[in-house]
Amino acid sequence: MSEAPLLEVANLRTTFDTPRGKVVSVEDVSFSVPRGKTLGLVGESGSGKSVTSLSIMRLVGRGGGQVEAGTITLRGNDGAGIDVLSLPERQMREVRGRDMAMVFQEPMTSLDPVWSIGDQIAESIRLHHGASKREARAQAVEMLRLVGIPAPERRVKDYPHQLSGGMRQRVMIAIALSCRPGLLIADEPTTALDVTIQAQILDLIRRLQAEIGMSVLFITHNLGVVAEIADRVAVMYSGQVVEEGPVAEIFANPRHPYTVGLMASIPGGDHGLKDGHLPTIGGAPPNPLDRPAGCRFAPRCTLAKDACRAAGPALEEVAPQHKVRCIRWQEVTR
Ligand SMILES: Nc1ncnc2c1ncn2[C@@H]1O[C@H](COP(=O)(O)OP(=O)(O)OP(=O)(O)O)[C@@H](O)[C@H]1O
Repeated sequence: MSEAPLLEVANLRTTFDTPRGKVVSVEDVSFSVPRGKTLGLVGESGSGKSVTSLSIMRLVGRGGGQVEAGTITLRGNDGAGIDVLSLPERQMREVRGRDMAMVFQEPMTSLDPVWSIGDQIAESIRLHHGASKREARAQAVEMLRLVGIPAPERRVKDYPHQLSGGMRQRVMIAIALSCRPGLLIADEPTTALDVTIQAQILDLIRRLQAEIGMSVLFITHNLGVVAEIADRVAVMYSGQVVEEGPVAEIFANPRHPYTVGLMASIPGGDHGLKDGHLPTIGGAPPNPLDRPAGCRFAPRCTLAKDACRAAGPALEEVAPQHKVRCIRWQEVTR
């Protein structure tokens, strides 16, 4: 029996009004995250990964953006479907933290420098559970223990600047998980960390996922990380999902030329992409204010022909649960 996914995003369109015109950052984006599983959202810098995750959290408005179309359905902790985009803001504030929570790339900018880390975790617990100060403090120590911070009874009094980058990211994860959300959105949570610490944070997320049973939306430049951590993958290019499916299937049978290019960039380097850009395919993604009429990848694609430039391809199912936005997918091989 197939269970409803924990998160379902369908035909999402998010735009920003800028002095130079309307930027369509995310267009017709669809994917789902199964319960207890991880979806890796991967793509070059500017492909729309962060805007997608901020749309799910209903936080794009703060940056001047708006979700113009689509649906986002989240299964709450009680199993009921939450229509995220139509929720009043007051209820949305409860959903954030309780049902879904986000960890950002740079923990230092998200942590408050003048509060101890214990107070910051406790505050999040109190906000959502109405726990007493004492209970919240005790739970904060437990959360620090859970995310592998040594001597948590002592560290709970530390301020963010007293911790290393890796430890701060653990604190961010502790805050995000303090209310046991069903969905954790992790936006490049390891990019700013050195390789050893990156591996530890990935291990931590995996372990917590197994313990808590949460679903994870993991955003990264790095397809190598996706291979390690994700069950499903959605590849984004220029604001669209160009390929989506189970990780094993997509690694064995990539059907979009861009995915093949991403894969070619994995070996050797620890990041795959240099500065978030793809070294193995010439050129750069189109300017979002001036995209090509047909397939957005056509200008960089060795397989492109006239039909590719004439009309933008639809996302089509090419194998069970495997979707591709390319009219020449049958000719694509690794
Ligand atoms: N506040 C904003 N105003 C205008 N345009 C924006 C804004 N935020 C994002 N965009 C545009 O939306 C597009 C997608 O950006 P987004 O940050 O989602 O990419 P990304 O894939 O997450 O990149 P990175 O990996 O560098 O974080 C980009 O073209 C970006 O310029």
